[in-house]
Amino acid sequence: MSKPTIDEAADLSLKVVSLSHPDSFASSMAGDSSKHEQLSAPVRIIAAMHFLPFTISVAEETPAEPYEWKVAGRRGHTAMYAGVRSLNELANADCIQVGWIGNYTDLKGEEHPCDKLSAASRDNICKALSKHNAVPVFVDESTAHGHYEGYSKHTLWPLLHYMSWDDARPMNPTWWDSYTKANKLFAETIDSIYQDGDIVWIHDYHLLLLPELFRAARPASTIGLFLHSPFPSSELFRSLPRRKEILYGMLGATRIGFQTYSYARHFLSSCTRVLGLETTPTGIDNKGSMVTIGVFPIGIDARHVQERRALPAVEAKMKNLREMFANKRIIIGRDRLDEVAGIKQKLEAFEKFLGMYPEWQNNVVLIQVTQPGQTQDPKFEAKISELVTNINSTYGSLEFMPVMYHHTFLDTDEYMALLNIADLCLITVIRDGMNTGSLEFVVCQQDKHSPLLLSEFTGTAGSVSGAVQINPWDYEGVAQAIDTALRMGPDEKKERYVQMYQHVMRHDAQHWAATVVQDLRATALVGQSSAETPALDLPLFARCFTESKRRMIMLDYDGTLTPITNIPAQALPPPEMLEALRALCADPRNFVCIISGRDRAFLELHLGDVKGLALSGEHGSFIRYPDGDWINLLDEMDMSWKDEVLSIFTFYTERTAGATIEAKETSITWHYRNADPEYGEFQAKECMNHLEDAVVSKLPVEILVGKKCLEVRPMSVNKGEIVKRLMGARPEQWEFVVCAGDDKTDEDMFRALRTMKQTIVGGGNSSQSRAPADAATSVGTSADWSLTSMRLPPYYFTVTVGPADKKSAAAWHVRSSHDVVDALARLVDAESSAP
Ligand SMILES: O=P(O)(O)OC[C@H]1O[C@H](O[C@H]2O[C@H](CO)[C@@H](O)[C@H](O)[C@H]2O)[C@H](O)[C@@H](O)[C@@H]1O
Repeated sequence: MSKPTIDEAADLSLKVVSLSHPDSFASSMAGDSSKHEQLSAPVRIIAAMHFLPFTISVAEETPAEPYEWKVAGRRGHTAMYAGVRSLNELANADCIQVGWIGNYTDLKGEEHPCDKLSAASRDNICKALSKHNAVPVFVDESTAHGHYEGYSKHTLWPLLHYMSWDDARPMNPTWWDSYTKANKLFAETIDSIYQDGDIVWIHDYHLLLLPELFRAARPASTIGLFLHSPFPSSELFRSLPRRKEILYGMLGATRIGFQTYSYARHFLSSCTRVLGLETTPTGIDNKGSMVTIGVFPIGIDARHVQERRALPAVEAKMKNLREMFANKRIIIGRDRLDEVAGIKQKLEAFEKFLGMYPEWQNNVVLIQVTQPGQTQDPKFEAKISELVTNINSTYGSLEFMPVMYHHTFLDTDEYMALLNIADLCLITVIRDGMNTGSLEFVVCQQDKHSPLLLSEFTGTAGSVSGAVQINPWDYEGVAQAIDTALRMGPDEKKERYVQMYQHVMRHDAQHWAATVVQDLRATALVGQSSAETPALDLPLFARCFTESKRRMIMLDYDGTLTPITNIPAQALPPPEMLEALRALCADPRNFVCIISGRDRAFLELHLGDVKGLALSGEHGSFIRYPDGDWINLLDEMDMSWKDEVLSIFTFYTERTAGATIEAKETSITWHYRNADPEYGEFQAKECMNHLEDAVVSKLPVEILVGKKCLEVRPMSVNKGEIVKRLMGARPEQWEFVVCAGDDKTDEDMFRALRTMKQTIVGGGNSSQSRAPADAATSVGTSADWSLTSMRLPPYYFTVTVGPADKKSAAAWHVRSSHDVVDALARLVDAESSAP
């Protein structure tokens, strides 16, 4: 039988439903799968996860090194492992799993780190794992400990689950180094197997630096990051000492997936508040690169649970349990022994329930199974035992204990049996990325349709609407809900159950993995179709410069020649920038002009003494040629609109703490960089609407959306007009033209130059270009244009400051204002060393 495609994967779950249920739900679900695109081309996925889903132990036939290895499945993370594994069952998909292999087990059954193994034994590990499509990351013992038990489990995990660090959960600063090192080892391992076109899919909070690290190695790669855990509110997240590093680490991804939209929203808000980045409901503008977010709730391996629950061994256990709890209603709970699992809240609520409804005493048993938690806290464990003892001593007797508490790894058959026979499943977790236990309960309840009481603080709560939602902190509310659920009639039970069952079977782990990969694939295709702006080719830039005799150099100021600062007055020219400008202006073959939004007073003050430098202020309202006076290009313009704009800006300034007004001669700027990031953004939108209604619709002015600012200035001027003026009536006289900018207003300059170059080289029609090579390339994309600029003079270098995927009409890009200054210095050097 051939492998199903990724799209068909969703349909498999339908078949399971229809096979197992005579009153099939399949027809009601059939519509969904059609919306998935076919994966027509083969795709290779590299799935990076902290632990590989395998363990290794020494094979009996090699008692001494070099060892051969036996590979077995690892416990835990069943949903993720099942989803990732299922990708290899799909047509057109090949999935390589990359992760830490952990300790190995020797022939005596003892565990050891892999550090001291010989190279040959390690090679054999790689060979053994390659049969399972897996590649190990070798992390030394100390790094592995600091990374996993340290930073991942004791710093990140509590924070992501809304817990603060305290004596029971201390933070150790050395863990950060291990976390960074382990993430780097992952990046190196993935890099060693990466091929162009691969999709890298990174899992969970152990690897949050990996997207950025891998992006640095492979800038054009498609990287997905999926966070299995919750993401807390930005108010809490910002308490993390390494918050910026973690957020930027994550933003190396092309797309970030979350379990629920509320986790995604918290992440967006953290990017705004902690990093000051602009966000939309679907993504983050990471300095010009869009990182998108998506919501992909994980499912369980429903088919596997389906098979397990029906095994004869499970039936035998069910019989025993029924006998043991004859005439009792059974409430089941299985959780990790962590504070966030809400076991304390569950016991408190159960105690309340027995007190509020005495008729249930002796008739209801809570079977609570716990497994070791992420962070062990003996005080908390003692507290739970004490609560159990209290309830049992208050409401129990020699013959019957209302709480059966088992702190142990439960045998799967026993667990399945419990889920099959339970009359109620009670989940009171305080925070949980998803909660897969509740989904397993649903699969097991095909005969009884028992209700599920589910904490609203689980990721699952948003999707299984058939569950009864509870607030675990409201003990009385939970007690009432238990009573109502135990009395629920068969019709309501079935109605609720059908919804839950449909959801769980349809949205299983396989469906989740296929959906994410499909989505990443679509993202990659979009990325490929939008041309990137090439990085400025410095040798070419310098060569074209030295070859030319008449050169025009036009430069924006803020964000281009100097980095953005919080306070506009503090954005001063760096000394090396002034040095480069002076050197360029000293050469009579160069004409250099700063074209800025700043007013003439600012430009005069900071750049006025650079001999030979031309200045243009307020987005083209003023110009001062070298040794000349300022010319006001808006002399005749009626400026009465300024009063109204000023009063609107004042209105918003008074209501937005941190906002300021910069009143210039022909324009006014409203700055909100120092306001609360989200509120500032919100107020800017409000202010813009207000301006549009009150001023812009009536008067010849326009609003410019700048970097954390709104500017209003007359429509008749813009930086593009200044470029045209400087280039003059014979623009072809300029053999070398460079124009650099970072802002939206600088795009007017790039567009003006693009049109000019088109006119010069192609007589207005690029197909009549004077160079044969040019004829082959249109000026449609940045990449095309950069190529046409380099073959023959005139050489036009339009340069945007930002990442390669920034939307810009410029032909080249550099990453920062430092790079612009370096590029100018390079011209100076090239000139001085030219023959
Ligand atoms: O055309 P430019 O030279 O790029 O000037 C555009 C505006 O830049 C200034 O504001 C921006 O830079 C500030 C300093 O880094 C920063 O604090 C602010 O948030 C940015 O919007 C300037 O204050 C404006 O007058 C210019 O129009």
